[in-house]
Amino acid sequence: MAQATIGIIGGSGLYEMEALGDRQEVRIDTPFGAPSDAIVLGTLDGTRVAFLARHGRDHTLLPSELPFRANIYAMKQLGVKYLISASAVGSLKETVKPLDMVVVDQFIDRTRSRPSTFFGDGIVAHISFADPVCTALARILANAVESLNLPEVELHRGGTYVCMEGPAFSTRAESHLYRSWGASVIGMTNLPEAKLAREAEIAYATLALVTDYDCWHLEHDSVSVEMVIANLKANAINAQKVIRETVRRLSENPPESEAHEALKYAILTPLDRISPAVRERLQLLLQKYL
Ligand SMILES: CSC[C@H]1O[C@H](OP(=O)(O)O)[C@H](O)[C@@H]1O
Ligand SMILES: Nc1ncnc2[nH]cnc12
Repeated sequence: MAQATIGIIGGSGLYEMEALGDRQEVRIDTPFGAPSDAIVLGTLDGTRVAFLARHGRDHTLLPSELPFRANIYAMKQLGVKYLISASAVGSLKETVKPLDMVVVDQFIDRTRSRPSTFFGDGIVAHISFADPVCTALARILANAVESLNLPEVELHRGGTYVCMEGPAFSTRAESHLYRSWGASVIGMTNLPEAKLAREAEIAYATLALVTDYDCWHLEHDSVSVEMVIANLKANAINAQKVIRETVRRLSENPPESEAHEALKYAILTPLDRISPAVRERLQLLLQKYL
């Protein structure tokens, strides 16, 4: 199978990477089903990357319908070690304005019933998730943003992303509650992805692209798709520049990441007690430890 060390998951508004050369589309099957869409393998300034449109290229999948496990497993099958997520978010802070970028470092889970582990069915593992984002990758991402000096874009290093279920946006009371928790931004997708990436020992970081002030701000209209779309285009152009620069920096100096050893002490079930079916399903994740 074709390989790429760097993966990119594009969210709302980022359905492709225009600068990708030598493109090859691969439809991958995984033990967890098919990913959101074909994965596009291509070259960004000489580096092979794998790009996936999170909601499908025609935006046909709700956040709750996303095949998170298949998406991450497919990236693992392609050999991805660093995964950059680009995501549209609402702002929960006055200082975080539409078009700003937040390289988040924490998540709060407000999702319900989304499959967010590869384990179970006779194998128990508990990964450490206190620091859910790879610090080294996040630093490279933030440095890339800073180096580009994008007009009208302020960078926020760190911040908490509330991951809600959706698809409806929050009520005003919920929005105020999340603000009282000190969170910076809100979206519907990144937390299950970050957890599964950690279980798959893939370094993960999020570039959160602000589209709106959710519904708490007295001087701004409450979020609507119309409002989000108005900022998605500018965000998508900026995100592609940032990703390109991040990939350049990553390929020059791939960092060590604790994520790459996340399963070392996480598996509680004696390996010889794991059923052949589970071994086969999780072969890619377990092979280092078997
Ligand atoms: C289009 S507004 C709501 C939608 O946008 C974000 O998607 P993504 O994280 O994939 O960029 C948000 O999480 C919602 O899914
Ligand atoms: N206000 C918001 N709430 C949830 N997800 C979003 N994505 C973009 N803006 C959002």
